[in-house]
Amino acid sequence: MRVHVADHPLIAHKLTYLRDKRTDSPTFRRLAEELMTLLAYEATRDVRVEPFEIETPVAPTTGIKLSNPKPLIVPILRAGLGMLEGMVRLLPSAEVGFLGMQRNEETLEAITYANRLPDDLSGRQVYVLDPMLATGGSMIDAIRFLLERGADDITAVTLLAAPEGIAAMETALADAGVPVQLVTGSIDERLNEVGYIVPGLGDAGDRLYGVV
Ligand SMILES: O=P(O)(O)OC[C@H]1O[C@H](OP(=O)(O)OP(=O)(O)O)[C@H](O)[C@@H]1O
Ligand SMILES: O=c1cc[nH]c(=O)[nH]1
Ligand SMILES: [Mg+2]
Repeated sequence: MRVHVADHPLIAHKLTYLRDKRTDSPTFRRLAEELMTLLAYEATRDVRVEPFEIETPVAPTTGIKLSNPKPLIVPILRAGLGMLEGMVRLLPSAEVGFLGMQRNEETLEAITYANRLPDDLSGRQVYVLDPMLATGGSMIDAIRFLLERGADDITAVTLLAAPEGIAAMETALADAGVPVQLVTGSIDERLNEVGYIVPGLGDAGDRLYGVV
């Protein structure tokens, strides 16, 4: 699995304010969206394109355009929703599917409570958005779900990742048979005893949308 850490100073700056416990929800939402736009630039480096003939006012030339089928963006609810606008801004012609997942805070196992995705993803490039890769359970289940439907190139985009989650993804998806990438804003130190990323930013969903 290719792991890319987008270590740009603007990303580090925005992540610092995102992590700060004094940052309120409206600011957190704005920063998550801005961070996604910056990460999207890295995440889409291998987006599929094809030649496209045009004429400028001066001369004919061959450019490129996004290939069909267009990529599919899949935010993992709830927290992944906070990254969606930032991604769609860069890829306005992409389709969007949804996966609702919740981690049981005792067992740390993820359950899937909702999905709205095309049945057939063959030939599709898919971008899965979730700010937090902690144990990796949620992201691994999401990617397996997409693989079962035929997705043939998957990029997970996270704001933070724990080394434990990356290792779990590498093991669980070693036999995926298709390219799987991870693009993240930071690899943090570790998970704590209750499965939270350290230093992390707390519960991303709660910080975006409140404790429900
Ligand atoms: O790597 P894992 O150990 O699976 O943990 C990460 C998951 O936990 C959080 O979601 P949560 O279950 O809190 O749901 P929420 O987005 O609705 O808050 C986060 O957004 C990830 O989906
Ligand atoms: O640190 C963590 C771990 C899982 N989910 C979160 O929102 N934060
Ligand atoms: Mg949460």
